Amino acid sequence: MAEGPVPVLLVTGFLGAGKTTVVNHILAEAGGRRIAAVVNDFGAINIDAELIAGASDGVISLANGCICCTLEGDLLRTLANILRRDPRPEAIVIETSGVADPADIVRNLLDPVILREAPLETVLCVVDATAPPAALEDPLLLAQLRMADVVALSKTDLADAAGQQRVREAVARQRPSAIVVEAPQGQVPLPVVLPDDPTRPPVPRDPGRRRPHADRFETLSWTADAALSLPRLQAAIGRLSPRLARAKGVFEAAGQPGRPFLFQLAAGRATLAPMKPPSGPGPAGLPRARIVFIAEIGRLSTAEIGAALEECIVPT
Ligand SMILES: Nc1nc2c(ncn2[C@@H]2O[C@H](COP(=O)(O)OP(=O)(O)OP(=O)(O)O)[C@@H](O)[C@H]2O)c(=O)[nH]1
Repeated sequence: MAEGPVPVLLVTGFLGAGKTTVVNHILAEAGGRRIAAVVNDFGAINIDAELIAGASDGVISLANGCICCTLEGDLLRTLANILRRDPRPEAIVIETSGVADPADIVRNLLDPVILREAPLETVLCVVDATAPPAALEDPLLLAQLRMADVVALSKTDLADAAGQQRVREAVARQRPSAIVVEAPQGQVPLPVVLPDDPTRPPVPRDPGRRRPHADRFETLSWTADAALSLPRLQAAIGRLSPRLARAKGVFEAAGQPGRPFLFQLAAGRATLAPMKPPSGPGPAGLPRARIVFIAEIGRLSTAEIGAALEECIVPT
């Protein structure tokens, strides 16, 4: 069978911007195209891989590190393995962690062998349309925007017109060449991010000089093989949230066995919802509660998180 190049879509964006939601939309709308997804969660537990459903060609999870620095070798090995699959996928989507500087990943993807076999087609940056002015100046977001070919404005359903305009102006200042699309609930137009012609020569790119990856965030994971009290968990998260950059987790609520809840904290907004049942077999052997917290280094300790969450356990 013909072994043509497999275009790569790199999805970047700040912590909680809506990257997983966009990737889920792309996979759901793939219309029979074989799309392999590589998902990188900074935390030790890869919640994103659990949330990505409907991938026609499997989801590969790279957790406990960031593919722009500690896991860069793992990314290249993963891509090589994907390219050896028979049949080959028709596209590869890589979701970076929210702490990643995509310049480093782009630099790795420009390796001549990878570029020939899996050319980087599009860098998509997901930007929260409700981001306040200070968040639009964040150096990490600016680094992510600097690499973007396409910017997807997420959460436009929550943003007022003035706020959305402010975000558009910030994007235009940092990356005037980027195509900007609205993507409420992840609905990015597929032809913009995954064009139909994989034989197109890749866009020439300059990731710039290598910048040291400043360690700014740390991740703390908490698990328990027990059900949690919903009101106590909400109270605990309320107390921790001013010091959190992001949190997400899956847990079983007391009195509601076999019906996992998904908890999300992004941009200071917390949501709690019953999880969609997995389309295939669910994750086996995982603790019933698994929550990942991301905070700026030194703002929260494992002991503080442990103490807050142990209180939420409902003894059986
Ligand atoms: N209302 C609304 N919520 C959204 C939208 N896009 C994402 N969300 C919510 O925002 C939260 C974060 O979304 P994710 O897709 O997990 O964000 P992410 O960028 O993958 O997060 P990290 O990988 O942890 O950095 C979740 O609660 C989503 O349901 C949107 O367009 N509208």
